[in-house]
Parts: sequence; C-alpha cells; structure tokens
Amino acid sequence: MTAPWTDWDHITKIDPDKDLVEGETFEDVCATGTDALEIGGTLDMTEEKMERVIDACAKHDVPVYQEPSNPGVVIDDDALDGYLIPTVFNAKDSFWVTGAHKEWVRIEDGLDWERTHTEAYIVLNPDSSVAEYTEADTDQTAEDVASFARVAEKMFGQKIVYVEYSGTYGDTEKVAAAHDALDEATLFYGGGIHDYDSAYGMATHSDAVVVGNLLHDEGVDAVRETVEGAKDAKADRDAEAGARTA
Ligand SMILES: CC(C)=CCC/C(C)=C/CC/C(C)=C/CC/C(C)=C/COP(=O)(O)OP(=O)(O)O
Ligand SMILES: O=P(O)(O)OC[C@@H](O)CO
Ligand SMILES: [Mg+2]
Repeated sequence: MTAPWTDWDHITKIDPDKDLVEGETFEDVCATGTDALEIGGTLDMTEEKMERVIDACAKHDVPVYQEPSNPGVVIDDDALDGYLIPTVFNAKDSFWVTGAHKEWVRIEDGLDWERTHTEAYIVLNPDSSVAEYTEADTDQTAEDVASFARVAEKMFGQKIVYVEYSGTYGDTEKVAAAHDALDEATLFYGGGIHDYDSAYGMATHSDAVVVGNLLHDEGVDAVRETVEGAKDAKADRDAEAGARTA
C-alpha cells in the first residue's frame, strides 16, 4: 500500500490558536479541494483548542492529521487519520530532533504506530516562531539543504521531508535542490503561499505545498486559488514527464 501523502498536491494547515475568517466554516475549508488537513501550530497550543478543530474537521471527507508541536497536545482521537510528528533536522537543541519524541514514548503507553508518521523538517525562515522555538540553524545553502534531505531519506529512512519557510515565500533554488536530492521520499513545501502563482511556483519544485496563514488571514476563496495552482503545476509536470518518456 502506498502512503496516503504520495497522492497529495495541496495541504491546508489549520492553526487551532487562530480563527477562521468570519462567516467561514470547516466545511468550507474542506470544500476548497485541498487534499489533506494538518492541524497544528507552535504557539499557545492546548488540548482543548486542538480537540475542537479536529472534531469539526473530521465530519467531512478530507483526511485529517494532527501535527503536534509538543507531546502535551497530542489528542487520542479515532477520528484522526493519523499523526504527522515533526523532527527538526537543523535544530540546535536535540530536544527537537529526538528528545521530545523520547519523552512522548516514555509517557504514553500503547501508541498507535500504524497511524504515526514523521516529517523531517528543514526550517529555513529565521524570523518564524518555529525557527526561534527550535533554535534552528537557518543559515543553509542549497547544497546543505539537499544534503539534509538526502540524509533524512537515505540514512534516517524518512518518508516525508518538509522544507519550512513558515511566514515567508522561500528560495526556489533551495526547495528544488531538496526535491532533486530525494528518490522516493515526498517533499512538502510550506511558507508564504498566498495566491495561484505562488502555489504553482513552489508546486513545480515539490510534491505537495502546505498553506497555513492564508486560510486565517484571507479565507477559503484564497485557499481555493492555491489548490488550483498546485494541481495545475502537478498536471503540467506529469504531462512533461509523459512527453519525455513517449
Ligand atoms: C514528539 C512530539 C509529539 C512532538 C514534538 C514535535 C516537534 C519536534 C516540534 C517542533 C516544532 C515544529 C516543527 C512544529 C510543527 C508546526 C509548525 C511548524 C507550525 C508553524 O508554526 P506557526 O505557529 O504557524 O508559526 P509561525 O508564527 O512561524 O507561522
Ligand atoms: O503559514 P504559511 O506561511 O502558509 O506556512 C505554512 C506552513 O509551512 C507553516 O508550518
Ligand atoms: Mg503560521
């Protein structure tokens, strides 16, 4: 069975600490055409906030994954399709690489390993909360990023590599370098996607794009445009690959 994320082009990340635009619902979010929902955020997260959003989203037909930012907010909920657990490859403090994970496994018994997956983050926007929170070393060249991606896949068996520019549109050269470095692993890109063109641009250099702030700031119509950009980029890439092998 192939992993579900290999079919995703577009992911919407919902921050339970932030509101939707007034008048919009989680049903509207699911109707944008996005392929999956990731529920998570770094600041001020609580179990209650997480639970409210997961319950509201799970009623609809889009897969829902929790992306916990620390072991204390993991929700035990059968409605979740699974857990996407970050590990930050360029964090200075090993707590964010394996330490939090060790604590989680120590505290919880009976983790559902079938539904538990990891994402190998490379955090590249120095001004993001996630960079500050994990003390990420964001000073990385395209070659460094490619090498991290390869280490993640080949040495640590990671199935998902995540180039994270949370809050700002990233350097396409670095994203492309990560993409080229991977054989089988899926590359997620997130950060600063805000319209059709920015989604199309990053979707050309990754397997799936993640849209976060836009949902809370602009709403579902703006998100729908990014879904279209990501899907069109994927269709164009597939057509090009088809033409090459014909
Ligand atoms: C072991 C368990 C269960 C958890 C630990 C998980 C780890 C290592 C988390 C590290 C931080 C991380 C990569 C969190 C993922 C979520 C994320 C990047 C959210 C983006 O943060 P925002 O709160 O939107 O921050 P900005 O303000 O920068 O946009
Ligand atoms: O909020 P934005 O900038 O869209 O970033 C998306 C996501 O990668 C954050 O973890
Ligand atoms: Mg954010």
